[in-house]
Amino acid sequence: MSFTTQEEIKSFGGKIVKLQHDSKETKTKMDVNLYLPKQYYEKPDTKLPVLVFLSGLSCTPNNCSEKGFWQPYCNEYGFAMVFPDTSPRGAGVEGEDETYKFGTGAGFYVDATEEKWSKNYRMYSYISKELLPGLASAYSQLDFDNISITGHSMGGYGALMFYFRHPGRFKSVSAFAPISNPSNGEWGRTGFSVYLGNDKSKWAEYDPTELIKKYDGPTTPILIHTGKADPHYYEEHQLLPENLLKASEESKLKGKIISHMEDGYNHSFYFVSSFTKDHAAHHAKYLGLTSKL
Ligand SMILES: N[C@@H](CCC(=O)N[C@@H](CS)C(=O)NCC(=O)O)C(=O)O
Repeated sequence: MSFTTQEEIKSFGGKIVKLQHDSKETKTKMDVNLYLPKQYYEKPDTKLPVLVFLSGLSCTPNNCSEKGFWQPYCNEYGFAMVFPDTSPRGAGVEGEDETYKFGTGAGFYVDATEEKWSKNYRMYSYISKELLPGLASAYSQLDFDNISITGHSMGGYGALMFYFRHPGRFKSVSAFAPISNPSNGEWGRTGFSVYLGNDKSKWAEYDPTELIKKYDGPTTPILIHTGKADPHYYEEHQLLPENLLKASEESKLKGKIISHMEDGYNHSFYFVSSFTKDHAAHHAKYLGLTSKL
């Protein structure tokens, strides 16, 4: 797979690298951002671990690159970051630009089985089978065997879902305001029914609250933050972290979910970036890194 560099922007001593490539999974061009920390340039012989950040509804790779404030922590610990896009863009599927809830910016990290969407909306295979292996070949200085995953909202769901479906592939997972039980909230039900149809057994293959019950991998603690003043949490009940916690009690991960419910925080990147430091420290620990500051 070949990547074209669209832009390189120096930031906190490292660089945000904006890449584009042709995807065989989505059959469109895809954008992805990387953050290469200062160690990438200063120590070319050292392999660097990687943290993947999956974004939420309506986001491009730029939202978190600009507003997540990860760069200082990538430099503090010495890990690179990957910010994938949230869907194909310009696939030409009828209705894909109708709403922020499905289509462009809202791929839900699934491989669609509904015919209309199934040719392009293949974000599950795109991320796991195309993007990460492609970046691993293109950036030999990055260690894609020492990788962790996090995300926000739809991306928090995505991070948990990839982690539970691939036991051991990621060293750790964390999430900010994850859609923890998509089958039971309006955002998740809308996305899942559009892409997967109405067969709930297909939804269960992606729903973290279902997947955790069968999970049989490492028992690394999982860090979750949710804002109590997030209307998508307390008013719309889109996030349902309690359902995931309850399911975890009957699972191999009993007692392993560290869930912080934070007073006064909403759903935005003002909330996410307030806890970036904690999530960076969490992943650094399981990626075998310690603070260099
Ligand atoms: N009101 C939002 C709903 C979607 C939303 O809240 N998106 C969150 C993730 S679920 C987000 O990160 N938006 C982009 C941003 O804040 O930069 C919209 O219409 O875009």
